[in-house]
Amino acid sequence: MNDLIPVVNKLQDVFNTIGSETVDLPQIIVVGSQSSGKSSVLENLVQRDFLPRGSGIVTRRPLVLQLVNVQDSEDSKAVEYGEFLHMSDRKFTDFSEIRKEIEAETARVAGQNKGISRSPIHLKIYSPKVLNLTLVDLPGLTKIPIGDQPTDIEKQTRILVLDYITKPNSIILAVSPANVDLVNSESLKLAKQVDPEGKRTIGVLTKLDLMDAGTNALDVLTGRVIPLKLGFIGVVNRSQQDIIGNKPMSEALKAESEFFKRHSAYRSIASRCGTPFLAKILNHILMNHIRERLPDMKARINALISQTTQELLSYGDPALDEKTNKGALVLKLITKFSNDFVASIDGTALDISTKELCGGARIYYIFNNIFGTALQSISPCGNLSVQDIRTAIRNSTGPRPSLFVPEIAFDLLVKPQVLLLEQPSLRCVELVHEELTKICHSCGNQELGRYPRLHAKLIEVVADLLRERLSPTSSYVESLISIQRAYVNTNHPDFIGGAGAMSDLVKKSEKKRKEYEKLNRRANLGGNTTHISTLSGPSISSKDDIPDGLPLSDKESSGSKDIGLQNGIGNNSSWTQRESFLTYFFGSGNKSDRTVLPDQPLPSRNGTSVKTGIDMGELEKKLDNGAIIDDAVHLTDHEEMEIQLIRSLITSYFNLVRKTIQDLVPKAIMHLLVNYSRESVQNRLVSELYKEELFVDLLQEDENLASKRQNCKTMLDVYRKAFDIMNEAM
Ligand SMILES: Nc1nc2c(ncn2[C@@H]2O[C@H](COP(=O)(O)OP(=O)(O)OP(=O)(O)O)[C@@H](O)[C@H]2O)c(=O)[nH]1
Repeated sequence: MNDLIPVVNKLQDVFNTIGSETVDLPQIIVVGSQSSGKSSVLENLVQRDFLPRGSGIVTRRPLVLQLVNVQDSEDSKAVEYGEFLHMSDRKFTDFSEIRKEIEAETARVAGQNKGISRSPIHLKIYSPKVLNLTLVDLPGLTKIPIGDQPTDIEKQTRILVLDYITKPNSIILAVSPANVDLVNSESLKLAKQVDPEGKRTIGVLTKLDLMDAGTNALDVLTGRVIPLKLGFIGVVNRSQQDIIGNKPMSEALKAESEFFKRHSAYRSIASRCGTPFLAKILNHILMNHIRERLPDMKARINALISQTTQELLSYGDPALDEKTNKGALVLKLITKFSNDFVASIDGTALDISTKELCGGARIYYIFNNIFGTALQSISPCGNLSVQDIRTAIRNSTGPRPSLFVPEIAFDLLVKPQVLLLEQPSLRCVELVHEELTKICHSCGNQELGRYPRLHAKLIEVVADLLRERLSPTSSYVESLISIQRAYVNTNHPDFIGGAGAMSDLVKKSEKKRKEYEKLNRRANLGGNTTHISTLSGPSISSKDDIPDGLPLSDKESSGSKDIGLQNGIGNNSSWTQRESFLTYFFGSGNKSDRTVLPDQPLPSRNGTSVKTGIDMGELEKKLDNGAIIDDAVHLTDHEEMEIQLIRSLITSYFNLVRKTIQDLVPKAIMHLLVNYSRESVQNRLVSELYKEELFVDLLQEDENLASKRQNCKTMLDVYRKAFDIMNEAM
């Protein structure tokens, strides 16, 4: 039978080069509670003292121990020596040096008398006295932290041990001292957790010589207490006294053999007890185990080879890039990037997210929802107080209070209101610009991962292009607002006009008057003596009857059409004055009578300009100081009516301008920013980046990726070697 243990050792060596545990190799894991005798068992197997000793936890890092059998040749005796993976150039022929090195290496990684470390120490021992075996010695299971050990040392050890013994390819060597009740054996408890059927656990009973006189472990050793398929083996190691007295290994072995032969209970099973039998059985078990697992391992390595090959392919082949035309590659990547950009805007990109709006859809969302809502949230006269309007009226009429609402006041007040549309419009441009920038960041991610420089350049060029378009688009949008403010078109078919506003006002006050009358009548009928006329609404039979309590809302006039003066209120003889006022204000069809007004700010008394409707805080401050008007609180009916009218007119006019802006701004942005960049992106990228002198720099590979590729190559190499080793063995 071919010895398969060297095969696993070779595999272990191969995998050690990458420090990877990707393949679960068959190995024997030594588990036991502290001072159960694990180290003694291992030393007996090696027939050498080489493990650190002391109180507390001595084994604080896993020790992967490969025992390699070397035979004496005809003319020379085989040399016994040890070799560490971490210093493979040194052969340790002095085994006490091996112990020192284990101690130093443990302290180096796990600290002095501190906790434990998961990182294993690899030691190979070549000797004619050993059978081929691979064993892993683990920290002893402990309950109580000692010294400055971490408080969770028990948990840490348990996790580490479980990690090793859970792997289905590991064989558990559960060491238990015979002088402690087996029910309390920590190693057997843990082994049962991961191997409940006891298929891959072998029990080792130490300290049989220390059992109470008259008791023995025959029942355990013959499998009558705990049924483990691989059985229990009893050993007698050197006692502490033997160790102190430097009892040679050979003597200890002899003494062990004598013990079993002479012991009345064990005599019958003496050939199946002791360290040499343990070594033989372990070698046998391990070899069978390897033979059993090899086909699976081969399949696993095969799968790893294909996976890694696939991964390697995904990193591309730099040698291939050398051969292909660099220019063609740059052009291909540019085209892919710009196609991605266009596809994202058009909403035809393949990897469209279903979780959030992106690209084009997001631009439409900005137009329809964000911009739309921002515009709608502006109240046409929300920032205009009664005082503002009255001040505007008074300043426009000159020193003598006029009977009529002057057109100049409406004009002065409405223009700053239109300016309120500018800020959300410009913000809309910015938002779309941001969105386009985001789009360009997400383009070509897959292909360009390899070429970070080219990727960054592509983004930079598109970002420049977008930035260039930002200013003309914003200017255009600004001018759209300026255009609206340049001329207040009171002739616009959608504008309510003076007559319309007046008619609305009349209708509303008429309605209110009727309600008051009704209430009054009811009150009188019900014998209520309260005179409701104190609350009474107005009649509009004379100028003084303009409603007192009329709400000064700005929402009332929108949507109404200009109703001719005659149709609405012309029959009322008392309307002569109002008729003349309306004729004055909005003309009787002869527009040439109307004053043409410059877009001037409202002059204040101290000579500084006050922008109506915008810097209301300032205006109000002046008001408070009595700088503009002193009778701020009392409004005449006439003034109140004028204010109401002006509000209606502003609201109607503002609404129609807002509608226009809401329509024109998105169109302008699409034309000047989105479509422009969409159409020019490819050309711009080619003209900026398709330059022969740039190719080498642009196609510089990502360093990270280069190292990933290198890693991948190493792994693939290891897997192939492992595969070859297994092929030879099978
Ligand atoms: N008499 C006798 N003493 C033993 C036997 N096995 C181990 N000992 C003693 O028990 C003590 C602990 O043994 P170790 O081999 O160091 O135990 P360990 O499980 O490796 O201990 P840690 O590494 O600290 O967890 C030592 O003093 C050994 O000499 C045995 O079979 N008989």
